[in-house]
Amino acid sequence: MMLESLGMEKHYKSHVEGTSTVLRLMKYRVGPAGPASADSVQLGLLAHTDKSALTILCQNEVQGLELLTKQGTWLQVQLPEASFIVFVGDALKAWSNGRLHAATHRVMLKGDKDRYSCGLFLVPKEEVTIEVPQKLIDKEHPLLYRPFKFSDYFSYFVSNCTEDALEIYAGV
Ligand SMILES: O=C(O)CCC(=O)C(=O)O
Ligand SMILES: [Fe+2]
Repeated sequence: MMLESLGMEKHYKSHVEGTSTVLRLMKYRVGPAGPASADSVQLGLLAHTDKSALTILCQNEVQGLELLTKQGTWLQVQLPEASFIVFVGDALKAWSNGRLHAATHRVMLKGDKDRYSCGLFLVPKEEVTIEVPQKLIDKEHPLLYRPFKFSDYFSYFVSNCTEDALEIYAGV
């Protein structure tokens, strides 16, 4: 309903046609000596936002995903078995003029079991330009991101690896 009133249906085709899907399986291995102690915690994956448009993630029974709240504290996510978690990535955050939040997340490992996760990353194709639709810009929501080619942004991120890459690269 909301999407219709914003005229979003006309963007459906370009989003679908302009997106590639990447499936990635990940294994987080506890070191051969096992955890230093029963409650020691080890970094599995550095804090980041996904660069994709959307990510759909699932995992085995080993928890470890953490989300950075807007207050700056880390929240441990307990994913029920056979569930999925969806992340908005930088590309969709920019396209939505910041209305959708790309949550910073990381993986912390505890215990002695390997953790497996599987992510489906919906990534804008190389040539796609991310541009905020006029309908998402108004007085209360001034333009936050200039139009940019996704592949250029991705290259910028790879060479600079900074946390606030999107704001620095495309913020107005
Ligand atoms: O393994 C996980 O649960 C998270 C993986 C992740 O955040 C990523 O690959 O971008
Ligand atoms: Fe991620």
